[in-house]
Amino acid sequence: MPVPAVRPLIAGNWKMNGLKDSVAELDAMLKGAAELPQGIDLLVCPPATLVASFAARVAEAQAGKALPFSIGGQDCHANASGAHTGDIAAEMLADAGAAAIIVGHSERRADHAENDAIVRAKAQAVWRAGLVAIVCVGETQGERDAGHTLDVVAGMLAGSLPDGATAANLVVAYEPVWAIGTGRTPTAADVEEVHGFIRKTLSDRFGAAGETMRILYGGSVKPSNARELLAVPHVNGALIGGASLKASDFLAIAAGCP
Ligand SMILES: O=C(CO)COP(=O)(O)O
Repeated sequence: MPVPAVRPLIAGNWKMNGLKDSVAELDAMLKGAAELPQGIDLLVCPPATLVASFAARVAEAQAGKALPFSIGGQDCHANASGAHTGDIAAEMLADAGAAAIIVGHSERRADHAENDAIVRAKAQAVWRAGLVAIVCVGETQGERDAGHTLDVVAGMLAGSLPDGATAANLVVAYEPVWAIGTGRTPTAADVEEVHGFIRKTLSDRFGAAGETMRILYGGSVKPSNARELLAVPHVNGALIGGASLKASDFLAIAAGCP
């Protein structure tokens, strides 16, 4: 299948890290982003407490400039409002200035027992709020060792992606669970196999839209391996955890986009 040109997205998932003074890191990212080559979208997903202030800061930095930088959330509830103590609605994140929300991260699936049906409902909630859903899929070490990687990914895509996905409202992130926070990554050939498989699955299900939906790789992406991973066919960017907390690393990864 031909590999279409897709605008890369470099996304940072700050997880449960960041306080008010982390705005200094955001400012450094905004400054560095202005110097990156054109054509790369940047996204930072801080904890929910920082979404509104970060989004306001980004808007300030964008005044009069074309700076493709946005702020996102890390999770949302499927409902728009109601008696769900401690949860946050996609509409609330949209109201705070988020442009996208990550759903189905393996830490949510493991720590909060989120299954594919829940992830699918959350992705629909993200769309209801008018935002981009970044849906995460990926196998565990045991599943890879057993040779089940593609079956597991196929099952997660079938169960977690709602109908109606477009290249504008959906990003898929392939994050092998065993590569998250471990410093270990699949080989470029392994990444190519899974991303090629995800591309085919998306285009079989969503038609032409599936050919240009962004597929991000996530799991121990660092400045030292970014260039190689980002050059793999059907890798349209990265979802970065630890290395996205430091502006210099985040920007160096983005600079590795082909
Ligand atoms: O889980 C991740 C991003 O969502 C990846 O985390 P690390 O980059 O820290 O491995």
